[in-house]
Amino acid sequence: MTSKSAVRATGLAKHYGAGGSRVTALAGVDVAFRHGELTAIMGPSGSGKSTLLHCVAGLDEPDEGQVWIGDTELTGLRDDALTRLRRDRVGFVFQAYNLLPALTALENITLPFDLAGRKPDPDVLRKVVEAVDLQDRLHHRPSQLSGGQQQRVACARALVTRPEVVFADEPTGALDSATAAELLGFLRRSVDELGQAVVLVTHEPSVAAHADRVLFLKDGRLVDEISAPTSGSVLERMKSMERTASRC
Ligand SMILES: Nc1ncnc2c1ncn2[C@@H]1O[C@H](COP(=O)(O)OP(=O)(O)OP(=O)(O)O)[C@@H](O)[C@H]1O
Repeated sequence: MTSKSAVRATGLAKHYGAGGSRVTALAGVDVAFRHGELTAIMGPSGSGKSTLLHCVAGLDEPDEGQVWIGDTELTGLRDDALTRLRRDRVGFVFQAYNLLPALTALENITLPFDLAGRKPDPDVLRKVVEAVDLQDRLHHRPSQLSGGQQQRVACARALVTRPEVVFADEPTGALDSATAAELLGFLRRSVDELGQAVVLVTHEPSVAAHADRVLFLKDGRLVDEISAPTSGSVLERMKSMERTASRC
């Protein structure tokens, strides 16, 4: 593992609405995600997990604070530069696989290159396709694939550009536990073997247990962190957060 940050953010704050209906989604978050590290973000519903992910990924703009992807500061980038940065240097995997139904698996995987008017490196493409075990499904359309296979296509698409970081929002939410474990094993290998930075949001202790560290958000703040988590240690920490909340 190296200590270079793939992504760094300081003082992130984000509010929604105004007046009496104003909601603070992030209340001053400092965070860094490193290459060769899988980070899980957990916290109660409404604690700001998705907002944090969207702000550090350049999908949403914080009201305050700064974000860097590698050496590039996101805040203040013009729209076209931000679009290019998201396409070339960030990978996304969402719970809904977000594949284009009219394209084959292979066309979905290589979409970021087509959008950029470039060709994928055939070696990288082959390795990614093999790693997600999709060799014999490449010419199928999403409707002809199982949920797990569709999510593997989404992962391959996120990784094929060799992005600085892959962000995954509840990537296993729609998968059964065996398929989820396979997908997590794949993300884990991309971290260990390719030095990929992966950041995933999850509610599941068993998913967070695949991470190198787990960050806990509450009321828009980072309140706790565990290294080398297990399902048991994550569950215990979640329970103790609930106990603290019920005493307040
Ligand atoms: N577009 C929006 N407009 C208004 N309020 C929003 C919007 N997006 C999020 N919020 C509010 O901001 C807070 C944080 O939401 P966020 O989705 O980041 O939480 P979360 O931890 O990801 O929740 P969950 O686990 O339920 O997905 C919540 O109170 C939510 O209602």
